[in-house]
Amino acid sequence: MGYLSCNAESAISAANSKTSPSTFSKKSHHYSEKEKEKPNKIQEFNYKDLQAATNNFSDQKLLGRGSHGLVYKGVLQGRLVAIKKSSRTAQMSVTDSPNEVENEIDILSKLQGPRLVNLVGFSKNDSLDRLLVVEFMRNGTLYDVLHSSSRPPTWGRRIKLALQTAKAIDTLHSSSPPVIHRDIKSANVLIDRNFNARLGDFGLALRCVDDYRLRSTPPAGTMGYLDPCYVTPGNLSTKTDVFSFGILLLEIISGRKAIDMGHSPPSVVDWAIPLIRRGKFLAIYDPRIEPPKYPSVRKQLAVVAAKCVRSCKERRPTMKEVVVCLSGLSRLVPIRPWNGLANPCLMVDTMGRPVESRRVQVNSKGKGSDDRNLDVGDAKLGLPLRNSRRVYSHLGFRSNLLDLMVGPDEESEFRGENDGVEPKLAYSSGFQSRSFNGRSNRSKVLGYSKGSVSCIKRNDSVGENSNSLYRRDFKISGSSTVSMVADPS
Ligand SMILES: Nc1ncnc2c1ncn2[C@@H]1O[C@H](COP(=O)(O)OP(=O)(O)OP(=O)(O)O)[C@@H](O)[C@H]1O
Repeated sequence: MGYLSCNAESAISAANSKTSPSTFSKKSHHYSEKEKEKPNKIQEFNYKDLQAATNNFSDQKLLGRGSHGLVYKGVLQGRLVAIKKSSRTAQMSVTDSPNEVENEIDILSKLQGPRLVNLVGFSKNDSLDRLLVVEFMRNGTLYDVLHSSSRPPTWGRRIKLALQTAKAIDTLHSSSPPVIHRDIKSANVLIDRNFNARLGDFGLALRCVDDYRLRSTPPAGTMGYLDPCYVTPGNLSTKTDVFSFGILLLEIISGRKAIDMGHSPPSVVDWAIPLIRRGKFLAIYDPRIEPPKYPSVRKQLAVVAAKCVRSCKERRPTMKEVVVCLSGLSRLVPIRPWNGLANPCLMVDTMGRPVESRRVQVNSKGKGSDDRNLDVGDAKLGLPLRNSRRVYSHLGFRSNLLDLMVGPDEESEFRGENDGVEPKLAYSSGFQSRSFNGRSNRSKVLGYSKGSVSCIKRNDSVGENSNSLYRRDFKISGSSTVSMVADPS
């Protein structure tokens, strides 16, 4: 058929097809037009500044390698960024279609969203390199979280990541004109510092506006995720992304890769769908962790994935419908606190010395609405944790104090001073959390910084299901600077 040439490891782009007449300089014109409309300005960087930010694109700064270029970590104007660099081959002339990086710049310059890896800027120079600067995602990819992490994420976390990814795709499909990503896969879902999913890699994305380009761009995507209906350019639709999302959801449910030659059948969809059809929902759930508690959750999650990968694309749900379904499931399966955070924010050894630490700045002194209020910087710890009791006493903390995370082997006895309730062990695995007060679960000491203990208090209205303190409404009492203590896994 000539169009489908996929490689199991990476996406195949349509870079060599004679598709778009636009050149880089033409697109630059769009940026300046767009910049006038947008509050979030896309910057054009000097190539030399990007060279300096990455130590001249040194291997030490290399974050990863995609099929069409390298990704580096850098600091630009005090901000951590990821810099994507692709090299045009000398044979390509300026009339060739844009490569993936150019396409990504083109798409992202007109699209921004909280669930996307947003464009910060770009650089073009006279040489063959094209550079894209995007937000830095410090916690790797969903692929890593599912397949390389020593501690697989909980169901609450998985459903939330699936929901956030679905929202990201819905953002694209709902934009005007709609954008089709064409390469939805776990390796393209990046995890930000607050462990939220963000959709990235728009190298293959197409805007449904340019009929000529849409009609003439050959199918592309990643083997294992690619919609079997998408065999000619004319078959492309938003339902192409829905199919790939269905594969990603099966991957999240089962912990199996989209294609795994170690299994029979190797394709996750060929294995899972017959089981779902026979109502054997439990069989597809990741054996590394307990399945979701409620049978209705197990069934609904499996069924929504099965609907997304229906062979008849008209019968697949829209991403909006998927978002509604996953939102409902997400409310039923809350996230447990501390679980799944890839980066420990504060660890202390048995002597109370910080092992690795970051300080979390909470910008709001009153009510914080979500994790965007948190800004992670380097910690300068003032006191070893074993002295916290003194600090605690000094601040005269109160009855609704719940947990204090203490390092492994920390023997200090922290008790609620007001009621003498025995501390309860809330979390294990190296870190222990001790309860001060069994009756009131509304606030948590997250740590200390420069000699002060800070306390984040749950908003009373949030209720029982709000386990994730820094993702939900909270009130802050005490200092507005806190050290966040997280599970070390
Ligand atoms: N914004 C980012 N922040 C942090 N790391 C990133 C970022 N973007 C990409 N990376 C890292 O670089 C790697 C390569 O990314 P890239 O998007 O170029 O390719 P890919 O999606 O992994 O592969 P392909 O291009 O073949 O689909 C990613 O796997 C990830 O580890």
